[in-house]
Amino acid sequence: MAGSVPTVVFVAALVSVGYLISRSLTCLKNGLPPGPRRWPLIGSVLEIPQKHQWVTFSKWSKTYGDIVYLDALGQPIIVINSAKVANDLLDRRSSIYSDRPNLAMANLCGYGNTFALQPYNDNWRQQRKLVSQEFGSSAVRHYHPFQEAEARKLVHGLVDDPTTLPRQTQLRIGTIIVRATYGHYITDENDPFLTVPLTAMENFSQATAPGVWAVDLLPMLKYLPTWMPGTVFLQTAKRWRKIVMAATWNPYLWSKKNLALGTVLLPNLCANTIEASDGKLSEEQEDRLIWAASTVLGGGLDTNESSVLTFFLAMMLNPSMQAKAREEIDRVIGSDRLPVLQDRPSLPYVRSIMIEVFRWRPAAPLGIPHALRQDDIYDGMHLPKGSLVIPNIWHMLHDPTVFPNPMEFNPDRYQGLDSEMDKITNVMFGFGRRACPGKNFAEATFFALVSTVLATCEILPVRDSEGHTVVPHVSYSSGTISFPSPFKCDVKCRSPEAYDLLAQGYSADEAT
Ligand code: HEM
Repeated sequence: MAGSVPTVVFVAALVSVGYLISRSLTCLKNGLPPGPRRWPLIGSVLEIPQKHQWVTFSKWSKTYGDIVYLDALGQPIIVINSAKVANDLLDRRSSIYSDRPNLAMANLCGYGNTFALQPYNDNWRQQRKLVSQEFGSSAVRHYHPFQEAEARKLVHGLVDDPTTLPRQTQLRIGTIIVRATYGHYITDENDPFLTVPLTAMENFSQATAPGVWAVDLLPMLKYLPTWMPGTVFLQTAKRWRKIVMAATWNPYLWSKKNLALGTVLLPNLCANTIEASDGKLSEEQEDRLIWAASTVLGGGLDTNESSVLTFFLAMMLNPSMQAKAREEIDRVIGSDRLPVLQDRPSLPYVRSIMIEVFRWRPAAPLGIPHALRQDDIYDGMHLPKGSLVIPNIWHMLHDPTVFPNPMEFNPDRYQGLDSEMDKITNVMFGFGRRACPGKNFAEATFFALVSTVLATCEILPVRDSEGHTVVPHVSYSSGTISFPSPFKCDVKCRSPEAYDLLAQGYSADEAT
């Protein structure tokens, strides 16, 4: 036994070097897409930035074009910098581009069980079916009154205290998605139904960030003993795994128990699935439901929250656009009632603002990586089997040849046309068979909030002690989900009548 640990390390090192050499030799094949310089063994790993990769990938499009090839210690990576190429490959050839890469760090943390990271197999197909059924365009209509009521509560609360913007946004977005998934109504921002999944999502964003974890590039590192220097990631993974398990199991067990007691809010994803099986889910089916539900919760939290915060930021910086949206709402809806989701078709400017938020600062700038199942040829280039395929959504939405002055927030660029707006949602919710199944639900939550704010409030910059307006510096976090850096804004209600409408607008719908 005494010699076993050094032996393991030696064998791991030997196998790693062999693995690197074989992967490097594979990459010497002709016909690979262009990309930054690759060195023997390490490939282009030194060129891959640790943060805000989408910006560097976007710059590379000028030098290398729409498809950039990277080699990270032998792991082939294809970055797609064009919506057309993404459609050609991820949509049209989805039978071979719908796998997920084996993200070693995410797997160590337990995220590999979530259906967003499941390989393209039958388990994934069953989970996807469950979620698509529950969150399809007609099924989600049932949740509209609830989404409207929560949007009104959020705005009401912000008028009372605008400094609570991040906390209240988290609370309301969380309340909506937890209600639809498990039938539980959150009344308190310290509710573990909210706090535990939020922590799990914060960790997910880090655990899945491309190029950050050495173990993703050299999966054998996971076998290293934890006493070895450089293995802090193993302890991190152990800690994060406990959180993933708690975020997944506790809400489900609560939901199942309370469904039997008749104390859950209906409908919800778990109840509908359990009831559809007459309460006779097999162990395998139940396991699928548990992980599908926790993925839905995770998928619907940070993404929507990031978009809501970006909306407040964009509105504060663009008062004339707020005025134009108010004018549209006053003209179409009047001031006697608040907008509802059914008003969407008649409010093209409000819709354009919402879509421009999605384009200007996409919540998931690199989406979730796909994986290529077999060798492919595109435009004369060889795309190797096993490649990690990263759609650079941020670049696709900031390509100056498609969106002139892309950094400018400009809802008029769509001229109120759905056909133009669809170009954004077709990209920002991802591609092919892995495209976001929560799109309809997410858009409804976001429209409810955006239209309610614009109908009732003015978003203003705060003032310093000398009365000067404080304009925040716009910057965003790195990671799979990108958030605006903390900023302050003021939320002023337009009139006492608007304030009353907000308060009346949710009392009748409380927790339904
Ligand atoms: C603004 C809000 C949202 C954005 C920007 C967003 C974006 C995305 C993106 C880019 C992907 C990866 C697609 C791909 O692999 O090509 C994805 C996947 C996913 N999203 Fe969303 N999403 C949002 C809201 C939601 C909501 C509300 C839910 C749940 C109701 C949800 C559930 C999921 C799930 C389960 C997946 C994994 C799908 C799979 O792997 O098959 N998302 N989302």
